[in-house]
Amino acid sequence: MLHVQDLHAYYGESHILHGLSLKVEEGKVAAILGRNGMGKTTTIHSIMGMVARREGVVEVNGHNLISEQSYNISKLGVGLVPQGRRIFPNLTVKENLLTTQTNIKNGWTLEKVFDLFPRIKERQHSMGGNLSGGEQQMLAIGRAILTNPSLLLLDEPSEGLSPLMVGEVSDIIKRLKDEGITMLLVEQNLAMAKKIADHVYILNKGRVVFEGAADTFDEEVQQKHLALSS
Ligand SMILES: Nc1ncnc2c1ncn2[C@@H]1O[C@H](COP(=O)(O)OP(=O)(O)OP(=O)(O)O)[C@@H](O)[C@H]1O
Repeated sequence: MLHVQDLHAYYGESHILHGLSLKVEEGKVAAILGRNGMGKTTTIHSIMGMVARREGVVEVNGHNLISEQSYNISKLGVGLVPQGRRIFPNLTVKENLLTTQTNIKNGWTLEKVFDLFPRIKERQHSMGGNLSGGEQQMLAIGRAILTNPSLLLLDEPSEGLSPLMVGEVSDIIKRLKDEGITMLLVEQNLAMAKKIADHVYILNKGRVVFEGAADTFDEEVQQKHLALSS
């Protein structure tokens, strides 16, 4: 479904991703883990066409998107829940959602998003900026799924949330999986990633240094690749 092969990405002269390869099977969830600054967000942004200089293969549903603009990538079925949510603070919740709603037959609708997030329905007339962090995360996810993605990229959805809200967001991601949405998730919350993901990738300085089924991601792997001193 998603097939990334030998991906390189650059910011100006800085070479950030060094031949990264990963894949996510249809209907599965893969997680990208790694310490700060290792290239997780750059990977997501490269898939989404948001990094100006990128090389390699980014194939989604058989289309190579490496040279596509991000609005086309979105049209081809890739949705993004960005780091920091990026809610419009001065639009209402409903207006935030309407910025991305598309009219696809049998696709996601406002009503369906409200069914998934009753809390967002209750707050539909509130300003986006007045929502709690957890509500903003739900809104960001709702806004992304209204583009009817077959692949959803989520960049640290648990960031800054209480343990209770992390649990709620995890449940939502599981429900989206049940709806058949394939997902690539960047996470710092290892417990959450392990619970949700089928497959795990660990990045170090723009390279994949570990990949395996989520149940092979154990204490030893964690110590080896994610401990601060490594
Ligand atoms: N717009 C940019 N211009 C120049 N360098 C950048 C830019 N964005 C990120 N970088 C650099 O690229 C490297 C990878 O950053 P990236 O944000 O992809 O890491 P990350 O693993 O997502 O980190 P974090 O967990 O802190 O979000 C870092 O060295 C960072 O400083």
